[in-house]
Amino acid sequence: MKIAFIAHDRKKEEMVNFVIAYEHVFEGQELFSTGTTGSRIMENTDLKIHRFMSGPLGGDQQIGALVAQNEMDLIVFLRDPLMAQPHEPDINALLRLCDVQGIPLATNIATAEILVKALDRGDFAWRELVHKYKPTSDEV
Ligand SMILES: O=C(CO)COP(=O)(O)O
Repeated sequence: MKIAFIAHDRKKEEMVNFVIAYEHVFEGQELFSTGTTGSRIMENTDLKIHRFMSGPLGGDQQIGALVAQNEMDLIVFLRDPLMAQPHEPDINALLRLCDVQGIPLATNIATAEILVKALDRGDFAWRELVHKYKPTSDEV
């Protein structure tokens, strides 16, 4: 599964603790993140993560490009609902594309816990069918 981690600054510690707690589930998956979030996770775990740009520099949009192609299987995006972000339009665009494609998205730790447990149980097998029967770009 392709999984992306994104956390705003005041949520980064929560994200790191979450990934540490479920490192055994994330091992062997294809992991992606925005720049600083990925650095923080890799400093604290043995996971290898493909890091995109930092969020304010376009990282959300880079992940959004994979979402638009229905490539991403799960996104954990711990947003800070109490702090305005300079790149709010990029964030909204990413969230919107998740809804366009119907991609599982957790924006708080409670949902993230439920989704990672579902992933561990094998509840994400339907995503393999999505990849198998994905229409080519000229069929869309
Ligand atoms: O701003 C972000 C998401 O909108 C996160 O970016 P960083 O992981 O680079 O801090």
